[in-house]
Parts: sequence; C-alpha cells; structure tokens
Amino acid sequence: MTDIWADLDALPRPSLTDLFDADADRVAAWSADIAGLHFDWSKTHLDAQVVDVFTRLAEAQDFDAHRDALFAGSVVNPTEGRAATHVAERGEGGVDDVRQAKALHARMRALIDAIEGEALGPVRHILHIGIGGSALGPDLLIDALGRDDRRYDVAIVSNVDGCALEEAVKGFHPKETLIAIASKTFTTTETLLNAGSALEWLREGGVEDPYGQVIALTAAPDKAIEWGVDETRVLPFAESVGGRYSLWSSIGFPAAIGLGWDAFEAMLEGAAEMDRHFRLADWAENMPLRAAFADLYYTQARGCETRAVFAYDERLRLLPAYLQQLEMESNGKRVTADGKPLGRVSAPITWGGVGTDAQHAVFQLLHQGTHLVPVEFVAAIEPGDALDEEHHRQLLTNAFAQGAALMAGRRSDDGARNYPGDRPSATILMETLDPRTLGALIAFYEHRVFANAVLLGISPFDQFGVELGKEMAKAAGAGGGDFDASTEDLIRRAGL
Ligand SMILES: O=P(O)(O)OC[C@H]1O[C@](O)(CO)[C@@H](O)[C@@H]1O
Repeated sequence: MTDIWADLDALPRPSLTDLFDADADRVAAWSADIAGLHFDWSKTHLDAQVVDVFTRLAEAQDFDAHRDALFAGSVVNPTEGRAATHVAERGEGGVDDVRQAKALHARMRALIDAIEGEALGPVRHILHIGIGGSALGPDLLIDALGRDDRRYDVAIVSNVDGCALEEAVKGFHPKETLIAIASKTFTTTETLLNAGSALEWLREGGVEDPYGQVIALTAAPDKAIEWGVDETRVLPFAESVGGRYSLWSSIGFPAAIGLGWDAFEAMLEGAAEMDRHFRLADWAENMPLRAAFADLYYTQARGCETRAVFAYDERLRLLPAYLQQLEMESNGKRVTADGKPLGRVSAPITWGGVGTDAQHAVFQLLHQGTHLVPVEFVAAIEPGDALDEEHHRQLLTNAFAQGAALMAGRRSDDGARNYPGDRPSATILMETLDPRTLGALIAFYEHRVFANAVLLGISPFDQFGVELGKEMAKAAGAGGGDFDASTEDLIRRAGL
C-alpha cells in the first residue's frame, strides 16, 4: 500500500493542456453517458498512469468485494454492525431488503392515497419537520422539481431556531396542514422540539385533534407511537438505510406527495439505473469509481483540501448543501474502518454554490488564489424557464467558459493580471432535469462517496463525529456539564 501512494507521488505531472495535446481523443476517452447524464472528466489530470496506480489501490482494497457486499445487503457498516440498504429502496439490493422496501413503499403510497382522498381531512399544506438527512434530500427534490406544479404547498423545517418554523407556516392554514415528522431515530432534539411547537400551532389554530394531522417517517416506529403518532400514520423505513441516504425511503414522503407518486418512482428508477452501472460496469468505464480516482488524486497527490460544486441551474441551488452532508458526514473520518489512524487526509471539504452568481463572488480565488480547488459544474441542456432562450444560453456558455478559463489561464507579466491556468474541472451535463435524471445524479454521488471510502479504507456509513457536540448541548441545556471558562462565560451571558 505504501508503494502505491509513493508511486502516485512519483508520477509525472503533465499539465491539462499537455494532456489534451497528447491525445486527440481525450474528450471521448474521459467522458461517459449514463442514465441521461453526460460526464466529462477530460479537464481533470486523470491519465492512464494515474488510473493505473488507483487500479492497483482498488485491487489492494478489494473493491469488488466491498461493492458486492453493498448490493448483497451484507455488513458494510462495520462500526455499527449493519448493512447499508439504500440501493434496495431502488430495487437493487438483496432479495429480502428489496421485498421489505417495496412493502414499505406500498404502505407509503396507501397513506398518500388516503391523504389525497381526504381521509385525514382536507390537506393543502405539508409541513415536513426533520434535520440533516431527514430534511436535505426532500428539500433538494422539492426545490428542484416542484417549482411549477407542486400539488401541495410543502415547507421543510429543520433548524431549531424558532424563526424557521414561524417562517415555514406563514400562509399555512392550521386546519389544512399535515405535519410529517421525519426522524430516523425519533430522538433528535431539534426535530422533536419543532414537532411539539407545530402541534401547539395546530392547537392554537383551532384544530381539536392535532395528532390526527400528524404522520411520522422513521426507522423507530415504536418511539413515534410513544410520542403520540397513530400507528396507522407511521411510515417506517429500514434501520439499515442511513440518514443521509434516506430520501429514497419514506423520508421522501414530501416529494412523493408533492410531486406525485409517478415522479417519486421515476426518481427511484433513475437511481436504479445508476446502481446497475456502478455494480456492473468495468472499472475502466465505471463513472463513480473514475470520479473517486480523480477525487483522491487531488486530495492525496495535489494537496487539495476542498472541492467545489457549482450548479449552473437555479433549480439545483440546494445541491451543494446536500452534497456537503453526503460527502463530509460519510468520509470526514480520521480512522480506517477497523479504527486505526488513517495516516492520510480523508474527504476534502465540499463547498459550492450556484452559477452564474458564484462567478461574481468566489471565482476570483478559483482562478488566481493560492489554493488548488477541483471544480465541478452541473447543468442541464434543457432550460427550466420559459423566458427568452438567451437566459439559458448565457447560463450554459458561462459554465463552459469557466471550465475553459480555469484550464487555459492567461499569461501576463503583470502578476495581478496573470491567470496560471491548469486548474481542473469536471462537468455533469443533464439532458433535462427531471425526476429520473435527478435520481441518477444523486445515486452517482452516493456511489462516488462509497468508492472513495473503499479506496481509503474508511467506513462511510457511521457518523460518530456528530455525537459529542449533541451530548454537550444536552448537558448545557440541562444546566449541567463541566465546561471550559469561555463556554461557561457565554452560557452565563446568554442567561441559559
Ligand atoms: O433522522 P434523525 O435521526 O432525526 O437524524 C438526523 C440527522 O442527524 C444525524 O445523525 C447527524 O446529527 C444525521 O446523520 C441525520 O441525518
């Protein structure tokens, strides 16, 4: 293994323009079309030699066995001793997991039918309360796909800051609002506090039986029932579906009801198509694996501490936030799956924004700063707007021009006007942004995270790093805890 990393460091470092000059077919060689998505990794520094080193790493890390285990529903989360069955939600996992996921989807659909049939009274607004993986996925789906023809007003509340809940219910009528409490564990303090306050809002709005307007989306049905949700309105999902991988399960309820069941199913099908690609494609053509090679090349060989994702599509403005949790909570680890020090850097910091806005804010650093930041552009060929086509033309030309400028740079004797160039970017171009393609896109990112984890020997499906802060917040809230002088002073000043 040591040899592999040493070999990586010893590789020659041709510039991007050298790589293009040396291979007339570079674009075709480093591009792929999968599930309605075009992936162009040609403006990265991947070449045959880099891939060769990482192929040896994949062999040394038994990549195929890990991937098979993921799709078989075997234990791939060793620290918690469980499988990760998000692929089964798309029909691509072990037989029993797929059967269970289908049954639970059927239950979700039946409840949606009942809600649409007004079995729970008239519903016009859906208030989804959850945080992290129980909010970011549904939020992304609804924001991206439900701009024009949302069947219900859907608001997603996560922050414990009461301003978030107050804002969310503005314009909602309590008697026509359904509350969906989304929490895998049903113990998350922010979610339960928001849920309690939402019930109070219903009560104050004249709803006689507020619990009658509440459903739960959870892997802990007993806890939801204990909290007061009627058993018939609990939509369970499997414990083995990780929070940040859960939008395919009942956590996706707001998308399934807000966009319609057909859209939800199309999203699952798009993800399944990407699953099949990841499971079956040879390493040389396997896009999530290839992207992971590039990710690792930049973090391990080029010292990149961050990577930036820019959606050149307003509908995907929540994508960077979604990816932050997916990538950083999964692979932001300092030990290997068996608890030994990693001895290397792990996941880069994911950040980003929306184009073209970001060009006028952060691109200065990308073009001329001292940090090397691999950039990713995500765009759709078909416009989402009905305005003059000049809008979309400018949107796409800007995205493509940024990639070109990062790579080519421009020499000048005037340092301030010199663009060094040779800065990498990758582009994902969708034919059209629809449920199927978005499902495939998200599944691509999931598998890329998994491939990165396997190559580094990390366990991507736990998140112990978030526990300590939660415990200390609880202690502080309960007036206990043994804090440092600074924290004690802040607590005192805030009158807590
Ligand atoms: O769905 P839950 O159990 O409320 O947890 C919410 C989020 O909290 C985390 O555990 C991190 O704090 C995430 O992994 C999860 O998505």
